Amino acid sequence: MFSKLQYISQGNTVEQQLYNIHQALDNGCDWIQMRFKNGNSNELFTLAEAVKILCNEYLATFIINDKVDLAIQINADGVHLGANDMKIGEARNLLGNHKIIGGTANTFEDIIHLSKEKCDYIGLGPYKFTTTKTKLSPIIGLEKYKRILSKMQEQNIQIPVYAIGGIEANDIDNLLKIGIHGIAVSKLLTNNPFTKELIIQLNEKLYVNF
Ligand SMILES: Cc1ncc(COP(=O)(O)OP(=O)(O)O)c(N)n1
Ligand SMILES: Cc1ncsc1CCOP(=O)(O)O
Ligand SMILES: [Mg+2]
Repeated sequence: MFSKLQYISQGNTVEQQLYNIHQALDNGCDWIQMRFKNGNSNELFTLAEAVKILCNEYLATFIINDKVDLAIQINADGVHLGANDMKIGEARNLLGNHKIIGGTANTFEDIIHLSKEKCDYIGLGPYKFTTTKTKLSPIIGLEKYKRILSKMQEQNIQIPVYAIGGIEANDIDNLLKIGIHGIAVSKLLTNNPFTKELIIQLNEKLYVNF
């Protein structure tokens, strides 16, 4: 079973990225998505090498946003791919069946497409407004999440869905009630003075029935 809490890294430099990722790992997060949008290829490689070592030390899952070639080079655990990234089928041919490939959905039609592409999990968002991602798709909100998850159940689509986009601790109970598997967060776990306590609180909420 995939971890229910995924930290999506942020930071404008390799040093900021590495600090934020290390903080998340050291305070109990066990799934890192390295997302470094303004890094050049050298910076991305340098960061990915260091994060791979850290994730090995912390026994954490390590996926890379967008960059399939880098994930192969570093032997990361997988990638996350959106509509403007490499097609999931092509990434699967390159990565093989034992690597994680996550896909992005904003509508139920996206979910149908991703289920045909056989991705391993779905990031459904944005749940709420967020400034972390600049080109945001339409905000989905709880009621539309409910409709989408209900349609997935009707059509027996069983891919784990992660809520993403402005997620906070007090969103978790409602999201779990409608069938969300977990959450993917960025701002919530970045530069937070109480990261350890917060991750404990998030995991207590996320794993409430385990
Ligand atoms: C878990 C998760 N869900 C969605 C996204 C968004 O991916 P994408 O649409 O490719 O946008 P960018 O993150 O590349 O700007 C994600 N990264 N992770
Ligand atoms: C990558 C991504 N895709 C949709 S929202 C988002 C950013 C989520 O970050 P935050 O948890 O800070 O809103
Ligand atoms: Mg992307």
